[in-house]
Amino acid sequence: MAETYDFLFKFLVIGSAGTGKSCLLHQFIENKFKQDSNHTIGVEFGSRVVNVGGKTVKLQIWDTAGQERFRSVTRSYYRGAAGALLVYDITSRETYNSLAAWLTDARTLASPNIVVILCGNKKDLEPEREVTFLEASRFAQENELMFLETSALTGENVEEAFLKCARTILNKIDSGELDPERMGSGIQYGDASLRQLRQPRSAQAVAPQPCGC
Ligand SMILES: Nc1nc2c(ncn2[C@@H]2O[C@H](COP(=O)(O)OP(=O)(O)OP(=O)(O)O)[C@@H](O)[C@H]2O)c(=O)[nH]1
Repeated sequence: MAETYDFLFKFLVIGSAGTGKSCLLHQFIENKFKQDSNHTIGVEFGSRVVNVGGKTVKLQIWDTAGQERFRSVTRSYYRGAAGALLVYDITSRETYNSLAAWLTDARTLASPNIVVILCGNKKDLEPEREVTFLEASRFAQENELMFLETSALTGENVEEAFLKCARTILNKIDSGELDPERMGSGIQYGDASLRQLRQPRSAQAVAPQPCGC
């Protein structure tokens, strides 16, 4: 059966190598932990249709390699993304320290309006934690990001991260802050909304008149 949806959003998953980006995507799409995850070569792709705030949204998700040697390839996929999961590993301060550079890339190469959610992944490894919840919350606040700690292993907050990002984009469309028709918005109308838009205005606005006979 053909998929119908109201909107399609282009999403990125970015952040340093080994933070769990591929595992987060896999958990979101397959609902299970990806065993033996290898470094991503370039870019991988996944998609899922979700229901958010009464709308059906297809998330088209690009999982980018975190390794420096792929940077020129991955950067070419940033253009026109509507949302991003910016991932660090709570057990690695090094990955946290690189966040500002990843964020600059997202805002300059994708769009200054890109909706970003910061994900502190590997929440299940509490004894090995190197980055506190509080300091990451402050970073998020200072940089106007949403923030969640996640675990691709247990699945905790994984769905929430993607849905929160999608919900914020929908709210910005509703408020007029984001225009899906702007080139490079990372948002497309799906068949469901196109069908509504294509209906003659009279058919949309005027309720059928009861028959007088
Ligand atoms: N304990 C724990 N391990 C995780 C979690 N997420 C990922 N891992 C492990 O971390 C390692 C790296 O995960 P990947 O998903 O391949 O990391 P990545 O960010 O996609 O790495 P690149 O593709 O190189 O950028 C793997 O050994 C995973 O098993 C998590 O939430 N908890």
